[in-house]
Amino acid sequence: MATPMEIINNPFLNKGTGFTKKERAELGLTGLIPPQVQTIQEQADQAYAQVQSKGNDLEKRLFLMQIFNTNHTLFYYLFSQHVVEFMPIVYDPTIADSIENYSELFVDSQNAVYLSIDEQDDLEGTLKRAAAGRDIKIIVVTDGEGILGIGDWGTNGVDISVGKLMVYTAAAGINPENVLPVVLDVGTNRESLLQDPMYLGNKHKRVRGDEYDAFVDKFVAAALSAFPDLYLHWEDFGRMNAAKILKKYQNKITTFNDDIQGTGIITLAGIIGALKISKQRFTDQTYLCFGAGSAGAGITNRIFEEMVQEGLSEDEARKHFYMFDKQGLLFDDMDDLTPEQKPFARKRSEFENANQLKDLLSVVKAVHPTILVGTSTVPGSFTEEVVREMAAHTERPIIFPLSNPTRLAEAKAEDLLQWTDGKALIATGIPVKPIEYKGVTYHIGQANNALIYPGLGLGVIASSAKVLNDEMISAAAHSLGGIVDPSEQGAAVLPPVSKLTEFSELVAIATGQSAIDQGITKDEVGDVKQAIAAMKWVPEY
Ligand SMILES: NC(=O)c1ccc[n+]([C@@H]2O[C@H](COP(=O)([O-])OP(=O)(O)OC[C@H]3O[C@@H](n4cnc5c(N)ncnc54)[C@H](O)[C@@H]3O)[C@@H](O)[C@H]2O)c1
Ligand SMILES: O=C(O)C[C@H](O)C(=O)O
Ligand SMILES: [Mn+2]
Repeated sequence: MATPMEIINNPFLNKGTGFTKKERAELGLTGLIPPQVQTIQEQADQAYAQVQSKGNDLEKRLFLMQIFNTNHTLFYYLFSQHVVEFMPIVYDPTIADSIENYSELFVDSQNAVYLSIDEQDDLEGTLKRAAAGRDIKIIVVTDGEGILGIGDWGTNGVDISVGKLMVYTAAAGINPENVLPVVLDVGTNRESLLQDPMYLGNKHKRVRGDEYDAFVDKFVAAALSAFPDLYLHWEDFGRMNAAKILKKYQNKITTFNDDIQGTGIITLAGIIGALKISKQRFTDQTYLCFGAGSAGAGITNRIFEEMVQEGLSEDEARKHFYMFDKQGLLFDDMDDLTPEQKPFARKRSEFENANQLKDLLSVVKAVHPTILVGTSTVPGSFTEEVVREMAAHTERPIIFPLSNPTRLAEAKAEDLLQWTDGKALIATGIPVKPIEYKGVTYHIGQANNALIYPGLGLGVIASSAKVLNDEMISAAAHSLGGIVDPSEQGAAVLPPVSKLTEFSELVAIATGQSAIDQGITKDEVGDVKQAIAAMKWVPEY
């Protein structure tokens, strides 16, 4: 049995002033906490008042993390009571500030695991010691190279693993005891970190090539050996590794890349929602991907698969897609295309002015997209001219500036509405408050993978699916798109974050049911809803 001090110092066990007199007597805690016993609601009210007194979102986040570090139950109780208010503080965009200042702000490892490429003798032992006997069902792992749109932050990236897992619990009721955040520290190429005496990660350039691949392989083997029922979630790897790693493992183990697959699902759900509003057909759309990296290519591929499912042949479907990256419109004669870009690269012969298609405006003029999705990290790139040009050729342009955090978004929702006279159907990566425009209140959907991955993971785990495949992914996307009420003027294309727990459950049911229907579960699961309900963790004493 744990000693009194071990209990108080363990965030999984600690209740602070919430321990009853009886518990205090039984556990030897009498006198080790102030005499008054508080209910969890009283503790939450007190903590919420403290949060309100903080001057900015980063301060609020730091205070909330203090509660997380000491008492997980109270943290999740409080988070679940204020999901809409706390999501942007605990998670994106404020998490970007905490990552950029990780070393300066460091106080606690938050039960994360730091696996260094320079000390890889006992990866499995390290993972097991971190779990300390807990039954780990989900790992979120990053190597910190492609954090949101802010790039390479080395070991600081661990915060994204911690933050993504917090949302798993807040949205889908995953027991915090079942999760483990991991960072693979393979170095960093950010010179300012390498020069910073305070930087807490490995102070050398990123290890690349075979040595990197071998380290990742070793990690996967160690994680699966330590935790056989693991669902392995990859987050914010660089463009050169993300898709490669996913491809290697997706048919072998239960695994998921959030930037590629999660973003693909939420964006498809948003487009389905938008088309419900505009009453247009999916197969009539022309899609322009702006920023064809992990997320951009992942989304394009998902939308493409949907067109094929809607009845188009692959060749027909492909004609509906254009990709734009640093080089401009992507053509098949370019020698620096990624494997994910190649299938969507066009022929120069399709255009009279192919060599001029190097800026977004010229491309929009040439291809007349009906859907424009930004995952470029280039702020303000959806200019007034670009948007007006797009709107001149389509009645309800679907425009999703998805780059995070806030300062990197391709456009502001408010501007998009103005430039299109309220016609644009918009989703953004970060939360946006409702916008009044010409007497109508426009609700802006948040196309952030956080709206999908918690439910998806819950569905996979509850159904004991062996893999996460395309059918399950498609089922997840459709489960969300159906919730939108298109009749209301100014309706959002995606459901609001305030309903996060409800629709996470819908996503979980759709995902889990698909696995069961396909017969790809490890155990026999009769009723998916029951299996999901049985997994739900509720923050209470
Ligand atoms: N809303 C969401 O749920 C969500 C999910 C994943 C990623 N994102 C955002 O998408 C952005 C990209 O993330 P990623 O993981 O795909 O990164 P990535 O590095 O894999 O992709 C970025 C791509 O943009 C391209 N790019 C850079 N400059 C450009 C320019 N001037 N014009 C056109 N393309 C340019 C890059 O070459 C690269 O291919 C980030 O800001 C990230 O926050 C959002
Ligand atoms: O973390 C987010 O907010 C979404 C996404 O995974 C990203 O990398 O931007
Ligand atoms: Mn991400």
